Amino acid sequence: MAEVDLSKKVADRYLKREVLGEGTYGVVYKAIDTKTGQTVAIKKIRLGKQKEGVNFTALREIKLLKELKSPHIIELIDAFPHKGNLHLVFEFMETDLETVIRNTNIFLSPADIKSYMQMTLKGLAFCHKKWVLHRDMKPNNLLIGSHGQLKLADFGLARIFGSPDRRFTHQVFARWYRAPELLFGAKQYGAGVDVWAAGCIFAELLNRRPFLQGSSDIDQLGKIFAAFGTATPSQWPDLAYLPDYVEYQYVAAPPLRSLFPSASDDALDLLSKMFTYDPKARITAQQALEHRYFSSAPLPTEPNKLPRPATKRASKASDFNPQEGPTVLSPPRKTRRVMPDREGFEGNANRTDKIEEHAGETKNADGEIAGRNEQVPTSVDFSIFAARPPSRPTINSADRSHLKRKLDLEFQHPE
Ligand SMILES: Nc1ncnc2c1ncn2[C@@H]1O[C@H](COP(=O)(O)OP(=O)(O)OP(=O)(O)O)[C@@H](O)[C@H]1O
Repeated sequence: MAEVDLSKKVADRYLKREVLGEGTYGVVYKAIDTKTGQTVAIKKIRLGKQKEGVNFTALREIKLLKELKSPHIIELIDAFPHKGNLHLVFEFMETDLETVIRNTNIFLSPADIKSYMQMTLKGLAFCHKKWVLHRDMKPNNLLIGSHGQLKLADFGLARIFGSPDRRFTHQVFARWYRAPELLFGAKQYGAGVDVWAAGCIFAELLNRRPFLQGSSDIDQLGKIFAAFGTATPSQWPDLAYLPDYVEYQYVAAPPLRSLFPSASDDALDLLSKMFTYDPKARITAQQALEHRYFSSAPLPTEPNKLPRPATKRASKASDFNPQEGPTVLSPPRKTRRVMPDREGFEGNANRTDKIEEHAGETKNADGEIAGRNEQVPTSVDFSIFAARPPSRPTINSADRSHLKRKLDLEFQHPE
């Protein structure tokens, strides 16, 4: 009972305003922190079947996220359970990069693009240094504050709350930013997945539309290979050992310049390094920041001079009127594009179906995909906290050493 009272007390601290939207994990509300007068965004996470509440591992990791403080990471101000939901309180942000990119009234100069990329990579480099991966980088997770500062949102949530049920979420769009090692089913991966996604965001800033819009994981790989040429074992030695590897028909890469006509030579060079197939050879976020693209003219635009949409989410602390009661609006059901993704993010089920569906585009090396998948243990726990061992090891040591030998895909610890 005391616990209920406590959570109510914490919840009462925040004066709920309108719904900002609904994402993978639940509804996001605008709210006012009555203690500080600060406008915040509260993400209400459905705990689903976990009636007993958030498990210990999740709580420990939420605590770690609270300590993840950087000018380019959305601050997790508070976290509390209430009425069977977990509430995560974040600093409020005015808009996001997806809104900026889609707004045709906004002209983005090369210096503006450089500025957005620099802030993105700074946020990434900071988290990677702390062994935390994002795993779900996309333009709508890059929030922009009232002074133009860009901050990465949703860091670590994929790890804590698991990969969402992708059959019924808008997460399908996240595929466009997924690194090839993930698409080939790698269960152990490193910071390179975020760098690949950042490369896709860079490409999207340059061309003002999502770069590689695959309609399935197989199609996504097809799009990647069409852009950069089919990956070969000489470029990526671990390729053929990935759990879901299938051989693709060889296509040569078109000149990168033809894909990004407006990009400078430096931008193209950095892009090609972010899109390196072998995750071990891919540039790190820190190295990318040190690339000459960022030091050559034009220099990145000052954040407060960056163009932003005219219509903003109201964000004034003056919204706070202590006389008013909380405005509780029932969350609008966001119309979602439901695209069944039968294999989801983690599973291999129906992989063979998919390959058959796309038989025209792909070539199965030996027709034994299911058999090949069985050879490689697929139940290795993910770990965004790369320095620490998986919390619940689910394979035995023989399997693990076999996997290590075959994949040799240890986390790439950034320097
Ligand atoms: N800190 C914040 N400040 C202001 N608005 C926010 C904040 N965090 C999220 N929002 C807004 O709330 C809505 C839902 O966000 P959420 O992050 O849950 O999902 P999403 O980014 O739309 O999708 P996904 O869950 O697939 O990443 C979005 O419109 C988002 O811009």
